[in-house]
Amino acid sequence: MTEAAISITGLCKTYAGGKRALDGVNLTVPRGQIFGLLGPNGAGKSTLINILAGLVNKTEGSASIWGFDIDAHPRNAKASIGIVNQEILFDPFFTPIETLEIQAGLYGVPKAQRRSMELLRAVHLEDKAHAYARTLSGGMKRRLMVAKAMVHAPPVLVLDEPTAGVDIQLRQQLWDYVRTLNQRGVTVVLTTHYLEEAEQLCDRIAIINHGRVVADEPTRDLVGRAQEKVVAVTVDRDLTAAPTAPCFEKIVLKGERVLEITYSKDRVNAGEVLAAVTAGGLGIVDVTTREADLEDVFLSLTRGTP
Ligand SMILES: Nc1ncnc2c1ncn2[C@@H]1O[C@H](COP(=O)(O)OP(=O)(O)OP(=O)(O)O)[C@@H](O)[C@H]1O
Repeated sequence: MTEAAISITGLCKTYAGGKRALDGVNLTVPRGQIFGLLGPNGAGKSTLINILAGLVNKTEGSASIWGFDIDAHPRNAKASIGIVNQEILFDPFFTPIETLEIQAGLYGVPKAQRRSMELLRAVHLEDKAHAYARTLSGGMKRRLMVAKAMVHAPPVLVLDEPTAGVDIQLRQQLWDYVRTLNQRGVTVVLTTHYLEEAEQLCDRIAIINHGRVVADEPTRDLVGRAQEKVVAVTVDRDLTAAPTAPCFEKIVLKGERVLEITYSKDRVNAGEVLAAVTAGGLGIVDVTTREADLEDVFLSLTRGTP
């Protein structure tokens, strides 16, 4: 079996003060993919990333990056990952080229192997190489952060909300670069609030909520769930169990008389679903239907209390 880019087992984090930010996370990021980590505010995404970055200590569990356990081989693990944090962090008095050279020095990249100018070119900052970082626009700073995370040529790049506050055009440029890196073999993990963005970019998406992974599947499967439609059927008598039929993807008895049936609209239509209900001898009193979309899938997975 090919080793994973990132492998996380039973990861827990309880902050001083008692907040349990991660509650038994198991996650495998396959090599070579663009992997989306989605979740509402406060779900635990940054905590997870900061543990991988060595910035936050985990409470329980284990994690390895490119096969290196973060406890047993912290240096190798750290060398295998580049992280772009939510906050923009660099000295405003250095120029972009200096920023990259300093970062390369911190990672012990020999001068002959440094590719600072190439990295600046890749993020469209070549002409700003010698400008003070404080004179860069927000989008330029964000791109400089990406270049900075890549100075040691890590096989894994993690982007934590990289496009927050970045306009659409720059966002597109950033994603083009991310795709290029991915095509060159870099495994990319990104967190984003933009579902559409994740849908377009990611091979696989995991959704995290209240510190737990609530979905982890190929993007097309997750989007496939958006092909599902939900019909709520009120029947004419009390039920103790939900009936079954091959055309139901899922059926839930809500109260004593309401059946919430999920079906795939490319396989069957509402008429067939209702016919399956009446075929069991039930009379139908009321019907409501609605479409599901990716937003729905996301909300249904992240709704509710921990
Ligand atoms: N240093 C800390 N001390 C105490 N609690 C913290 C700390 N950092 C984060 N938390 C809490 O842990 C939970 C998870 O936070 P985290 O920042 O990991 O979520 P997130 O999914 O990244 O959210 P966002 O999308 O808003 O960045 C939140 O309830 C947060 O308030």
